[in-house]
Amino acid sequence: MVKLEQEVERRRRLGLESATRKALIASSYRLARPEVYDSLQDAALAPEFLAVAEYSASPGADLKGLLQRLETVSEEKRIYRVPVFSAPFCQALLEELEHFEQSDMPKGRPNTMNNYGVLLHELGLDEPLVTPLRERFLQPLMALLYPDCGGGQLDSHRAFVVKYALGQDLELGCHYDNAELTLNVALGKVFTGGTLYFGGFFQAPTALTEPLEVEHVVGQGILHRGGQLHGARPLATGERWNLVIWLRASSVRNRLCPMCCRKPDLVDDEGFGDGFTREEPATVDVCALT
Ligand SMILES: O=C(O)CCC(=O)C(=O)O
Ligand SMILES: [Fe+2]
Repeated sequence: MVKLEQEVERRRRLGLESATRKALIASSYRLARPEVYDSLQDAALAPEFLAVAEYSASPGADLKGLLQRLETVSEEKRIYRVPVFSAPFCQALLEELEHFEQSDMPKGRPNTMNNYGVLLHELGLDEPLVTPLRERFLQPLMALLYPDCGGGQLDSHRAFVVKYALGQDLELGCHYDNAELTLNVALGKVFTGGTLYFGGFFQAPTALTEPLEVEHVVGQGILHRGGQLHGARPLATGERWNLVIWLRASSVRNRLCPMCCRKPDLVDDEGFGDGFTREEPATVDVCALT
């Protein structure tokens, strides 16, 4: 019980520290590419992504029609690929992130596994970029692809950029995400290695079978269920920056926490917290283990 209280306290502190960094960045960070902070424009997105989102939101759209417009990486693992950002936007975002990384601003770590990278909400990029991307584009798409995992009930996210470079983080161990669904977009730069690998669904008996290797393509995103076991092979050369958006549906996670597989006992937190809510949105079934 003492341990649990300590962990609750640690998390509460993390939330406050993050809010403090965000406030400091908002008041004193000088932007390199201010256009990245403009509210999300269609021109920032790849035409294929716009087409897929438009189709998904149209009346009568169905999974079959959607799959004709997306690349299926693995039908069995339900992993898909789609170009997400236009090349100029990708470049501008990368420049902004690199400029921030080189600044003396305080930086939170993206998650418990990566030591290098940036939390997008601390940079003030949730409101103009990530929230509209989730609400306007990812939600209709995910509703068709993963209706059983809360794809149609996404209501928060945790977005961060992971950076791999020689002398810094090189690889990422096998894990599942604290998310119902994940979008992972390769932003650049030039690199070899770093391939993603995907095993089975966590806790499923087949979880440790031969993994599927998935190459990064700059500008393109990989869509997968958060519970699909995955990791990243070691970087061989260059620098790799990927935008990872952990998409959350409180209607799913309020019933069963994806990390501990128990009904969550909630405490207050800052911002989106860990994506749980106290008020129940419309209900859906939890993601079935496959
Ligand atoms: O290195 C990558 O691109 C994968 C990152 C990832 O899986 C994560 O941060 O959850
Ligand atoms: Fe992950």
